[in-house]
Amino acid sequence: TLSPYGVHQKHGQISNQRRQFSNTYISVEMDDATGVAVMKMKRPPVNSLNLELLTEFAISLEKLEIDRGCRGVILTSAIPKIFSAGLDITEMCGKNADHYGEFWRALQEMWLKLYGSNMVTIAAINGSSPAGGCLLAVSCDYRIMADNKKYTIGLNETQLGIVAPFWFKDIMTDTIGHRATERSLELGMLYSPTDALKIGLVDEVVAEDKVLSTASAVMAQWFAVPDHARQLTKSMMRKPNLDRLVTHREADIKNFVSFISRDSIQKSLQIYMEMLKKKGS
Ligand SMILES: CCCCC/C=C\C/C=C\CCC/C=C/C(=O)SCCNC(=O)CCNC(=O)[C@H](O)C(C)(C)COP(=O)(O)OP(=O)(O)OC[C@H]1O[C@@H](n2cnc3c(N)ncnc32)[C@H](O)[C@@H]1OP(=O)(O)O
Repeated sequence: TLSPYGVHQKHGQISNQRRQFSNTYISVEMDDATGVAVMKMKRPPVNSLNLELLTEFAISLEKLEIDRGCRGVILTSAIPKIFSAGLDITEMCGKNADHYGEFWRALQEMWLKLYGSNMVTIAAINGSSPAGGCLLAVSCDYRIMADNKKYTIGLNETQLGIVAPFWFKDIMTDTIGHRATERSLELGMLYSPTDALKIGLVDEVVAEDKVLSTASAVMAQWFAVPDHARQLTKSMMRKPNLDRLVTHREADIKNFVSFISRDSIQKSLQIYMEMLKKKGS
């Protein structure tokens, strides 16, 4: 079927208790018995967040939000070793201002839905999670990361010659505190799971094959609290950050477009992409 946004969706029933819907880059399995949906990103090779993935992400969350049977979402990746490589750099390179604006609006839209969700959101971080990948994780209520020292998480934007916007910075500050955020963002630091746990960037580090089962167990604990009380509390905690972006949304888009269109920034991104490609070959 075609959603109002023009995104193709496939629907399926696995059993009486499980429903599945799938787009090109997002698949969702909803368990009606538990009220938990598992939402997986599936955009090989590295789940980089392009315009289409961000749009599908927002639509999938919106569907779950209005589904009375769904109380919680576990966000994870279908790609081994990678949670998400963050924003798709090719969306920010060599395109025109209209495209940059559309892309940034889609990112804002996805974030407002994820960070502002009434559902319990748990990030099951089963691989590396730099920059925009870290934003996804930090926007959830709880983070569980796989214990593998090859995986990293953090807001490394400055390493690419770009800057984490204020709303990335705000939720990082709320998670790990001002001093740690200042150092972490200025240096563009990426943390191993153990170090991320030490600074409170993730809440738990567990064996790789226990990430999803731990997420389900944590979800059950959060479900033990009455939904209305938890939701009002979440909204009270998160409303200032949400309002700040909503109020400055157009200015934020303008700022992004003018920043990313600079020749010097385009050059930095190109060099970074070339470095990534060389590393891979
Ligand atoms: C006062 C002024 C204020 C101004 C502020 C205003 C606005 C703010 C402006 C900008 C804000 C932008 C915010 C940006 C957020 C981001 O998320 S940027 C993306 C950052 N991401 C990264 O740095 C991650 C880069 N990737 C990696 O480190 C690795 O790929 C990996 C994820 C660790 C996986 O490693 P590995 O498994 O070894 O895979 P490869 O490195 O070989 O990669 C496979 C292919 O994928 C391509 N690729 C990787 N990441 C990306 C990406 N993010 N986008 C696009 N493509 C990516 C990589 O090039 C390989 O391609 P080929 O197979 O070689 O073709």
